[in-house]
Amino acid sequence: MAPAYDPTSPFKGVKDLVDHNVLSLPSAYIKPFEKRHNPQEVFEGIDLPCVDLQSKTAMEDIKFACEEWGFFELVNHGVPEDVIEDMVKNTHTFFNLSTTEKMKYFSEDVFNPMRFCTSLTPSKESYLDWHDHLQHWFKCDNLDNHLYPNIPTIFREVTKNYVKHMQILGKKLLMVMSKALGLHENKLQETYSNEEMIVQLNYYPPCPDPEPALGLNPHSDSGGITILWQDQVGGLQIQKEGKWYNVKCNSNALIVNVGDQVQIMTNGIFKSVIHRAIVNRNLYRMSMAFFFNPCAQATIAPIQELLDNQNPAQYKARLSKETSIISISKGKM
Ligand SMILES: O=C(O)CCC(=O)C(=O)O
Ligand SMILES: [Fe+2]
Repeated sequence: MAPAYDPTSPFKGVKDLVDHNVLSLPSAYIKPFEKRHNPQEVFEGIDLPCVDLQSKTAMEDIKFACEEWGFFELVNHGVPEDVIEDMVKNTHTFFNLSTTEKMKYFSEDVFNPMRFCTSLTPSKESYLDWHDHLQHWFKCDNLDNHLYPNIPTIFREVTKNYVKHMQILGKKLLMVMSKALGLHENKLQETYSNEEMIVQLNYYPPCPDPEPALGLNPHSDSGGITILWQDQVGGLQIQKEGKWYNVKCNSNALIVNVGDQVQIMTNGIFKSVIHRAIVNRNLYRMSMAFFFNPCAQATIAPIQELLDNQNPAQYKARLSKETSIISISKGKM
């Protein structure tokens, strides 16, 4: 007889719990009161600033959004619909593989080039997040030599194609952001000194008791910029002036947000904002985050041209690899 299913074993992921019809929330996912989200304190559907990348006002719109919100919706972004659709389809196929197949890629090392995991590093966390993810970490141009799951077989080609388009978009956004700051269009990208790209595919299965759980703890993204695709289920919330807001879903848009390192480079002009993901009782939710980050050896410091007597440096210089797992939200800058 197969051993009884142990719902407290966190390593196989949330999808595995759901597949085993776990009907109540295992204690590892019950957040302490102070960490829970309180639906009464969340403001309904906020309209993020929307930037049309093809419009004449794109630069001013991005400047406003990055200064005031740290987040914006991006339409006319140039990433073809079928490239995104293929990525979404194959990501679903991956998360619906058997647990045994997915566990071949299990790793708790966040720097692993490819890893399947649940929460972040489950063996080290007191309270787990209700999500599984597949993460690819690409150093500059290693798309071909990178590891990809064997199933679905086209995952490699689909992911490479997705990353190539997102990389073009990431570079374009850095150019517009540089110009918006009054800098040379290559300034932010030069400061990156070659990019690293992380594709984090997040899968949030339905949760038997969503209120004491969270899909993703409050955090700011530690890197440069993030470009997020999300499905239409909803669950992303951002904090603005101390209040939490649900982010509305727009099927035509990608969501872009400023990470901690661009906040540092811009000496705090562009804001890296705290956000989180909640889960729901009935629906599977998926999001795909593309982190466009400076390379590990890059020195992250406020850009000199942005400093003067009235605007002294707010942050000290540090290596990218030293900051990549410490976020501003944790107050360690
Ligand atoms: O799933 C989401 O909406 C948010 C994802 C996110 O914030 C992240 O992966 O850093
Ligand atoms: Fe995030």
